[in-house]
Amino acid sequence: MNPLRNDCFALPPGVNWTPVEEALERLRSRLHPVVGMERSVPLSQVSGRILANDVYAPRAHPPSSNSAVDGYAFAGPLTEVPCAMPLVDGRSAAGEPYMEHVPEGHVIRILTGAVIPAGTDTVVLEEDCEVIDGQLHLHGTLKAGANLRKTGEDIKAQDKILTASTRLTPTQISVLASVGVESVDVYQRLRVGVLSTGDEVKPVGSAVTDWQIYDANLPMLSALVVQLGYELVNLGHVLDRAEDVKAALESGAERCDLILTSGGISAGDEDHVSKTLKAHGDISNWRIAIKPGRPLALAMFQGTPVVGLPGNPVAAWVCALRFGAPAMALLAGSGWFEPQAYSMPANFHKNKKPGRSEMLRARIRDGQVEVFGSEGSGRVTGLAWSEGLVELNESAQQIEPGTPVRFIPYGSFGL
Ligand SMILES: Nc1nc2c(c(=O)[nH]1)N[C@H]1C(S)=C(S)[C@@H](COP(=O)(O)OP(=O)(O)OC[C@H]3O[C@@H](n4cnc5c(N)ncnc54)[C@H](O)[C@@H]3O)O[C@H]1N2
Ligand code: MOO
Repeated sequence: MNPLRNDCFALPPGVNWTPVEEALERLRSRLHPVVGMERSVPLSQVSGRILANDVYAPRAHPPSSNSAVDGYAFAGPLTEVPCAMPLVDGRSAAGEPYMEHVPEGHVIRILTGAVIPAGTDTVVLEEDCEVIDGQLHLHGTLKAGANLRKTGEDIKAQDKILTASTRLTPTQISVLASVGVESVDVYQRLRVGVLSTGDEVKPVGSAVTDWQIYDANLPMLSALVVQLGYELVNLGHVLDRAEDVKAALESGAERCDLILTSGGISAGDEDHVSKTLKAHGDISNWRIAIKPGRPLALAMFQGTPVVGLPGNPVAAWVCALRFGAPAMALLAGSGWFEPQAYSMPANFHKNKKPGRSEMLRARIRDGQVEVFGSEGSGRVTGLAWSEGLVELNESAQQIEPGTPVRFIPYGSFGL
């Protein structure tokens, strides 16, 4: 794999505010997959992994024509009713096919999933007929091929069933298994480091005083990384000391393909993440025209990209999803994505400043988008309450109930 360029996030001179779309486009165009391949990984271990190659079906699905119902098979169509047909001795059950030819004008007992015997091509549902003295009595007409699942109607042998870069879901694993694929080549898991910073921040479980807060971001970002299917590298928490931040980033750069940091990236006296990245890496402190998350740092540190997230938990979450998730997907081999948004009517009022995007914590109720009561960037309850984000673009200003807004469910980010 090619290494990433050190100046890959640099902004052109003189550029200050970066619109969201431009920031996303810059990320998309400067990053590329950095992971190697793991060959022949068994299906039991591929959930959430990313396919490295296209997969072709070694056999058809279904492999032979079979019945979709419990009933009786005969040669269709059936156009003249009522009628009666003699029942042959024997039956076709799933896993126990009837190997002989069914004579013309005869019917045979067949069960769901059983191979359709030679001489038949149509199945009548058992509820729609009755057997009296060895004769099957039918009252309704049937088209030829009724209640039949034809060979290869779902997948033909050699069909391409999945494409490279697909992140494997349980349902896709079922498709692989259905045609007998035992193992696939996947990309190695992207190793994502998570580092939390701040003198006031204490890991959950430690003793705290009133001027200290528990670390909400490290557990949140760690859970995000795991849920997105990446390998979590816990870089822990460091104080706002340049040498500690540097040591943690060095350790991360050795072990990770990307590092997410929390806090210390705006321009304050104690913003040691941005200072360290400036002193030892190649940073572009992007002032993105977005609320929350205005300060977002993108940097290369010893060859490893660093996404410096703001400390406020809401801003950290929004930026991790809007910028981090597509960037990680690209590095991991599943490709850049633009999250699927749905246009839905708002059920809220909002006056918004033009010139910046805003992301509001949101959810859908009764076909309308509601937003959390407070936009405070430290309000973690709004994160737990929300099921997605509303993205208001730069030009949006006045939102009234009924105004269509872009709702992005968390599922659209891969969660
Ligand atoms: N003069 C300016 N001040 C600030 C600006 C600005 O543009 N000019 N931007 C504000 C915005 S917007 C944000 S967001 C923050 C981002 O600052 P930092 O990334 O440097 O974050 P910190 O100052 O370290 O922390 C901000 C806030 O979040 C709390 N925090 C930090 N880490 C955690 C954690 N792991 N768990 C929970 N809460 C955390 C921290 O205590 C602060 O309250 O800067 C504004 N200021
Ligand atoms: O990113 Mo800050 O949280 O906009 O308030």
